[in-house]
Amino acid sequence: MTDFPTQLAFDDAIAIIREVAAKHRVDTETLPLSRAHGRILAADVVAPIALPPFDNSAMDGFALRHADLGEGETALHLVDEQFAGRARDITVGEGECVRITTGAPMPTGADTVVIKENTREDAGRVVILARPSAAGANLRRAGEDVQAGECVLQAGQRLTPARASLAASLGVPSLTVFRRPTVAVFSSGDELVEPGLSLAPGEIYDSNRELLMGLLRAEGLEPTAWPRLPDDPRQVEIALRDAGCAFDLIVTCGAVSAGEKDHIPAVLQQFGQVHFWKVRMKPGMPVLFGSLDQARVLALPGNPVSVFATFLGFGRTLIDALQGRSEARDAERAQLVAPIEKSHARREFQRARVFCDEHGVLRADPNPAVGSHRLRAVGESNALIVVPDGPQRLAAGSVVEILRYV
Ligand SMILES: Nc1nc2c(c(=O)[nH]1)N[C@H]1C(S)=C(S)[C@@H](COP(=O)(O)OP(=O)(O)OC[C@H]3O[C@@H](n4cnc5c(N)ncnc54)[C@H](O)[C@@H]3O)O[C@H]1N2
Ligand code: MOO
Repeated sequence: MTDFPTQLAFDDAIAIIREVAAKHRVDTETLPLSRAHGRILAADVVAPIALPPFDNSAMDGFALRHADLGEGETALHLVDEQFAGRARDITVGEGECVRITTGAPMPTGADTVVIKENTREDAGRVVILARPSAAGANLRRAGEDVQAGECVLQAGQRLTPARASLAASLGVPSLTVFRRPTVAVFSSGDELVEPGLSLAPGEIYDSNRELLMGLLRAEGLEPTAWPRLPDDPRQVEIALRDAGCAFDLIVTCGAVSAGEKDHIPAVLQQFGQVHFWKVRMKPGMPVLFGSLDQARVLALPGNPVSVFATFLGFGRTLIDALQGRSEARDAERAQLVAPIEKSHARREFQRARVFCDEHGVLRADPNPAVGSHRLRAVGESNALIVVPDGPQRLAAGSVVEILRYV
């Protein structure tokens, strides 16, 4: 008997991850805007000013009163100039115009800008060659984008460059965001050798470490790679417990299945907590989620493609939930180029190359490689197709969920 869920459905595992992570959300900090990129907002941002802050010109030209323009050409007196910068105290009266540049505040009295190309200058007068159809042409109104007091960014959203620039345009100098979870990465197994060293018979190079470090960095984290774990229960225990008191998240790979050398589940059961172990998915079935001291632990199976599927499937959700990201990532779907069939009940993750065809349709071409050790097919692909739970017969053209990776 176990006191944790096992052989559970993928969606149930996701629900547990969200629930546990919500109780262990990282704390918040206030950072200058320039250092907050990619972070998750911990507080709403309310506009302290309107955008644009004042009526201004959208083009280089002349500010004037639309009512002064006739059907054909109209000559106006050029009385002043207003460039982008501090607003001058200028009024445009009847029959007058003011030289203006893009972004410059509109002078009082003017309601229209005529672009420079539609004018001719002639000894202190400006001849307007074509009348804009209505007043308000080439004008950007105060507050047409954002009204002061409006909530423009919400807690739980990720600060993208576009959102950071919106905050900057409102004059917001710093933001309250969630701290980045700290992450320790372990690969495990006596067979693993650092690339660059020579292999003895039976040994292989450690590829999962690079995979995990890259995937975590792509999430904006700064993972710490710990020395590889040998297949020794005491050493596994010491290293994991050490990391457990210093990191928010531990990601391991290998030593989580049923073998004699798979010590990670025992360490978590004895010294921490197992939230679930073994999920009805393929690959990645032996995946374990637990807690150890102050850290959440995502123990991924050792097969490289299983690392991939479990990280994309669970790792991203866990990282999002730990740092308070409530805005869902965009779900992506594509049409299958070739049919997919499976008879087993587990959710399956298949490597695929996703591309946009000449009709603008996103399509997923499944990679025929079978086996969760075949990393080359991951490199040839750019997404995992999510084949739903239960036996499936998906014809070419069926729409499937995809998880894209960089
Ligand atoms: N009797 C059973 N055997 C296995 C089961 C099972 O349920 N019962 N599950 C299979 C599945 S599915 C997987 S996935 C693997 C997962 O096993 P572990 O997580 O314990 O991983 P290891 O045994 O340590 O390694 C599996 C495989 O991956 C290679 N590996 C491990 N780490 C790395 C690394 N850092 N870089 C490259 N390759 C790595 C390792 O050499 C093994 O070949 O268990 C099945 N067996
Ligand atoms: O499910 Mo394991 O993850 O096939 O290799």
